[in-house]
Amino acid sequence: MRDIGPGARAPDELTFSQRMANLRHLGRLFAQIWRTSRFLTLASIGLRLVKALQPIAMLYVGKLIIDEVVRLSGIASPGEDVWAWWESGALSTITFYLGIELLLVLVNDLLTRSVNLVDTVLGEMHSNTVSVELLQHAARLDLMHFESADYQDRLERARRQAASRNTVLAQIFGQAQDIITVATLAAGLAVYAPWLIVLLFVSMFPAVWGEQRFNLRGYYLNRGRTPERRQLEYVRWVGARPETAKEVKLFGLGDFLVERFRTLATAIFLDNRKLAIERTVFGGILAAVSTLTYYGAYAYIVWKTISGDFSIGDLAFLSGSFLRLNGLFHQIMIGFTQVAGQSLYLDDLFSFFEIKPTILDPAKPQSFPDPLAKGIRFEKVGFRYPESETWTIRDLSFEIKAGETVALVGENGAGKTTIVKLMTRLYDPVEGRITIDGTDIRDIGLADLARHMGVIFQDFMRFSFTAGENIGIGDVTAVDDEARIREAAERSLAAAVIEKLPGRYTQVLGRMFSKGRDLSGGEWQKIAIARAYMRDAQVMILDEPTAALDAKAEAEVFARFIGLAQGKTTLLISHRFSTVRMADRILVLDNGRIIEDGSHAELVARGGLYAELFELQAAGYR
Ligand SMILES: Nc1ncnc2c1ncn2[C@@H]1O[C@H](COP(=O)(O)OP(=O)(O)OP(=O)(O)O)[C@@H](O)[C@H]1O
Repeated sequence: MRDIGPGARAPDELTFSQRMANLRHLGRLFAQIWRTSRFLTLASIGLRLVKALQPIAMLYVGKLIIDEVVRLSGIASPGEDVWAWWESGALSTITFYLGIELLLVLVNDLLTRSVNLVDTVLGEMHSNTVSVELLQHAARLDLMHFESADYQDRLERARRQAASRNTVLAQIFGQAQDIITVATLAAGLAVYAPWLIVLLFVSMFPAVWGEQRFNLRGYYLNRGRTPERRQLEYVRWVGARPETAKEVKLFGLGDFLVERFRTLATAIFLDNRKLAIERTVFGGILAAVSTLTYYGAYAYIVWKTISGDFSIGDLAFLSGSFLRLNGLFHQIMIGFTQVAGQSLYLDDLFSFFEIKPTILDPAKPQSFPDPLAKGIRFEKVGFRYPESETWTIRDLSFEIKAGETVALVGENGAGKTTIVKLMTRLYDPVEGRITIDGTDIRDIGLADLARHMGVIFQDFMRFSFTAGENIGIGDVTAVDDEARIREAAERSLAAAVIEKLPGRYTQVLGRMFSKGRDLSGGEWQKIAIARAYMRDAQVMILDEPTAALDAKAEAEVFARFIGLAQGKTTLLISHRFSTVRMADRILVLDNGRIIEDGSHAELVARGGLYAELFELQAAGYR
């Protein structure tokens, strides 16, 4: 077997016990379906139970009919036409049998349709349940998980399974139904020729073995290709999004993207095609073995009928039973390997649920100090990203006093945003601690911490929701509170932007949906600032809050911000010195350490890195 990509184990490496262990997922799946709807689960099982008995009943009534026809063709004719036969009462038995058969056919049709209906409804409900549980679980995970490609792959695999695994249980129920049918047919067959059943069973093994091998290979092929599949999705996304269209067109990236898509898609296609061809060839050969067996047995039954041991009705019953058994045995064996194969996919789904968040609420959460008395301290904090070997920050100590506005400056990649992630517990420090009024932030409840911190990230989200919702979600409990939303919008100057929109606060923003209106970078930023104002947070953290604002808007937003920040503790990150200089105190970050600390005037006078950077920017304006 060829290399199927990183992270994929070859099928042979999976031990028998691991495969069996995967079957435990079936129990979890059943529990999930049971949670979805008890009534429909029971209905599906009950209907199938009744349906399982139908084949033997049909075959037996068929045998009775044939034997009766043979008997009737041997008696003296009571008259010329059908009425004479009817009058004589000779047809009463055959009519009765025909009536039963008709009833069986009608009931079977009704059962088939009902089972389909129940399974479809249950399957869809289950798919929704899984999707909801997946979303709920994803929401509990750490930022770390979302920033890791490996977890993204796992999420992607789980997502794919959530949409498609709902047929597994129907398949298992179908298996149970088939087994009951087989048992009844086999019992009938055993009366006539028990060794035929053994023969059938043995003839199935090659086909079952082949099927199970191909299922495993298919699974690993799929799994190993997850990164490529995600890349494929990404290229598809890049090629067809309004966000990307400008650069795709102007850089002439169309052919480049098409080529990349084609290369990825072809690699996946070639693997799949190879597997499909091998599966078809081997499957065909192995199935021919079972067919040969069937015809051998059929010839035997025919001979026994000719030699007078079996009646014509017996022949019909036995050949029918044998044919059904042959098909069903095959179906059950293949079904088992398929269910085992499906349980591999279930592993993708359930193993996602096993990923546990690491940023947790403390056992005994302390409340966020309200009002803040002393401030926030970083004490010898060291941090490196999970998949990184180098420390992003190390031995970092500084303080933001309560009520103070502190600006953090530093070159790209100095670690400014990382500090924000640590303050808000999106990550925990590897060394040292961060305290709020002396309490380690890990001892404060997560929701409480979040409630007291208003954060606007550099890459804040532009939600394709309404303008009102874009602001309101700053405090989801107040997403419908128009007065508060308007007030926050006034404060951030977003109100003037919204007034110009046709739908005002109910205007859908972004280009994702029809009638959506896109905003300029600066306008979006005002909306994001309003979102932060929705929280009556004690600590405001603004990562590049004015980067996209024009000079006039920046001055205006800032004047308001300083006014509103009275009594609040603020951390401000900016590359614009016109913004930075308004802060009470400025911290200069270099290589993960604070190298200068003081007011604008002090730092300029000191003539260090700050003075140098300030001079560089100021020179640009002269
Ligand atoms: N999720 C991550 N995993 C690994 N490394 C990361 C991750 N996020 C950031 N880094 C790295 O950490 C360092 C600090 O990044 P950070 O975003 O904190 O810088 P910054 O000072 O905010 O930069 P900028 O001024 O460009 O916004 C960078 O070298 C960056 O490559």
